[in-house]
Amino acid sequence: MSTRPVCVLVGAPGSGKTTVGRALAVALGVEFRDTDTDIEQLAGKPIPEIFVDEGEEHFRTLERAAVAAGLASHPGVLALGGGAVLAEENRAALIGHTVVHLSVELPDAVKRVGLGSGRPLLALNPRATLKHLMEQRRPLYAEVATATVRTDGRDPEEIATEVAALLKP
Ligand SMILES: Nc1ncnc2c1ncn2[C@@H]1O[C@H](COP(=O)(O)OP(=O)(O)O)[C@@H](O)[C@H]1O
Ligand SMILES: O=C(O)C1=C[C@@H](OP(=O)(O)O)[C@@H](O)[C@H](O)C1
Ligand SMILES: [Mg+2]
Repeated sequence: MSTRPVCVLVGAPGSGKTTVGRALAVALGVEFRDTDTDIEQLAGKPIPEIFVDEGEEHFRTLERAAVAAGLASHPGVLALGGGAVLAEENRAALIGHTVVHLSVELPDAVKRVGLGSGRPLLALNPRATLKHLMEQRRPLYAEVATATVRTDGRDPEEIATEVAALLKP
């Protein structure tokens, strides 16, 4: 059995990687894994606490390790954190994988993340921060993606069904 993920999900915070990823894994009958959860388990604390106690750089170090481990050993659906594409090392590691970019425009992303909800980068001024993050990262998501699925105004089940159809040989 292959140890490569059947699908890796990338996209901005609020694009639905975690939510759609879970539904996609159920639809495909495979396990779901999220690098954010792996990082929290390894650190023994929630992501906002990692940012407060050790800082973003430390979080990114843990994230690079979680991405490498997931890509090497998880045979199901793997959701990455929204900022994982910032690291050149992660973008290089994604080459050759099936990577679906869940795209989202600012209005839907803002509605979905609300006041940050556990995302320390968005704790202050979520709308302006998301706008900046999305502009900075859009080319990086496009660079790593083998397919893009739009999520605006659509429910997670419908999106998962479209992603599952894309994965059929
Ligand atoms: N397509 C969607 N339509 C409406 N709400 C969504 C959709 N996808 C996700 N959500 C909601 O938006 C929030 C963020 O979703 P999440 O899956 O955590 O995104 P990500 O992992 O990409 O940051 C959650 O509250 C989730 O229920
Ligand atoms: O955009 C980012 O830099 C981050 C996104 C989060 O994941 P989601 O994209 O799943 O919200 C999480 O990894 C962390 O808060 C940093
Ligand atoms: Mg997530």
